[in-house]
Amino acid sequence: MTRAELDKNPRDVAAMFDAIAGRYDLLNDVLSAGQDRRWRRAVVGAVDAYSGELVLDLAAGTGTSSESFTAKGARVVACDFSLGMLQVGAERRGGASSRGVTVVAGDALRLPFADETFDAVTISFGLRNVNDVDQALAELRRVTRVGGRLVICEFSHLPVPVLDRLLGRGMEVGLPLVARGFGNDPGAYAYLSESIAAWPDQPALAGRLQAAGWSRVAWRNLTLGVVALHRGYREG
Ligand SMILES: C[S@@+](CC[C@H](N)C(=O)[O-])C[C@H]1O[C@@H](n2cnc3c(N)ncnc32)[C@H](O)[C@@H]1O
Repeated sequence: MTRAELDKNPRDVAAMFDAIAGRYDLLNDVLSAGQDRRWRRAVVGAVDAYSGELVLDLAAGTGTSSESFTAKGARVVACDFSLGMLQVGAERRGGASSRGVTVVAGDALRLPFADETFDAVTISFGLRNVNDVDQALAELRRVTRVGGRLVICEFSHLPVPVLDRLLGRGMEVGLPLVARGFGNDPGAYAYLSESIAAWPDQPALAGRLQAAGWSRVAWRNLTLGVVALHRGYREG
């Protein structure tokens, strides 16, 4: 069984995603009952990338979202440290630099890009998996141009604590079972529910963005708070 623990050791996290890369997107659709597509559309709308812009999709995985950011002519760098995830995505798109998306292997804690490279930076379901969230937020800010924007899409918490705990319990039991049914590693999906339960709620994450130097921080809930989109700007 290949799974990460809540210490989020980078080797374990990368190995876990390498192991599930082939079925990652299929299982997302199944486990979220198709909601993931709605969440991804909301991210594309929030990033709102247009022609001439350069977007960083960090922890891009197979790059399922990355290509959508190119719809109005932006170019996208899809960066991740799981070579397995990047490879599955590159094969689907027909190459490591294809359809406006260029794949770059890199660690969120030490991004392989110069200061102020990107007009917009975004990370979907990735920030929860890094072992130093504040460092990742600082790195994202460093590579964003002044005036540029950040959009984070991440699992979050329902505003009613008792419902949030019920949902958490349901995921704890249900996710590994469904994953096993689809021939995938249940350990990776046990990690998913544990890491969501331990993840900060919406106001706490907003505070972390502000502490990392992001301005005009705001968030909005999707699917009642199962997922939240956080936004911030680099002003200085
Ligand atoms: C749940 S997947 C999300 C993939 C994609 N963004 C999506 O929305 O489907 C999380 C991704 O974060 C990547 N990741 C975790 N920690 C990372 C780090 N420190 N640097 C780069 N990528 C990281 C993993 O390799 C994995 O591909």
